[in-house]
Amino acid sequence: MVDDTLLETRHLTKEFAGFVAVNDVSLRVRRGTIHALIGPNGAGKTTVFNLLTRFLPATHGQILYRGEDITHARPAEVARRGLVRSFQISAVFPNLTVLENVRVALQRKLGTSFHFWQSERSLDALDERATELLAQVDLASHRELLAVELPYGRKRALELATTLALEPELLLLDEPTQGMGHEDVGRVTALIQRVARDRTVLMVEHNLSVVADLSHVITVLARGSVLAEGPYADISRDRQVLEAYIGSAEPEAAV
Ligand SMILES: Nc1ncnc2c1ncn2[C@@H]1O[C@H](COP(=O)(O)OP(=O)(O)OP(=O)(O)O)[C@@H](O)[C@H]1O
Repeated sequence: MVDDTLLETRHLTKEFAGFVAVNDVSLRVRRGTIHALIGPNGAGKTTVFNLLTRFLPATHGQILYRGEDITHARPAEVARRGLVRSFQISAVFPNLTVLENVRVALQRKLGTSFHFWQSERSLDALDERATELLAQVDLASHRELLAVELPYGRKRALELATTLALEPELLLLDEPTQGMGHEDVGRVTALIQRVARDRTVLMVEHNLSVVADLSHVITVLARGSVLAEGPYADISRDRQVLEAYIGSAEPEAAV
């Protein structure tokens, strides 16, 4: 049987001075899926992301990416292997244009040792790829605007384009619709669906209707531990999940 697990954690645990923020979390993210990590405030979602990107060292447990142990890898090494968190490396420069921002991200991916952009032809290739990426996130018509001039939702789309420039195989999205109005939420949801066609996505998201629309699998964390896992239809009826969210079992009110 083909093993389609792209990312796996085994008994992943993180303690902060004796406080267990992530407790024995074993996850499997399958290739080609959109996998959501949800849970009430303080459940440990951000800490799990920080462990996966190696921003924080794990106290116990293991992280395997494509079957290889990355528990002790450096953050840059993890990103280089294709596990990239949006907004991690990809800062948006406010006074560069939209196009320039994507070009900078592409140049960074190529590295400074490789004198790629010194030739005209290479620069053209870079522009071509930047144009493709902008089209993917619906920013083609905004390419000459300064990043600072973009409305909030569009700025997040630009951040996504600069992340895609790094060619992630597994894209970690940290609350992609946070702080957005209804219209932007719809646009970003569609965008995630599009970029996930040829990638795997693991996302932390508070907006449960976005989670319902996008996710193949949902893992619910509560107080650092996995409480439930499955498709939305199952999760939204799970009594323990409902209780963790609102302390009662009223499905409509919670999920
Ligand atoms: N550096 C740290 N030192 C001590 N405690 C921490 C640290 N980082 C996180 N915690 C604690 O770990 C727990 C989990 O936090 P985390 O931010 O991972 O939760 P979360 O699920 O992402 O929450 P939210 O949805 O509010 O962002 C919280 O109780 C938090 O206070």
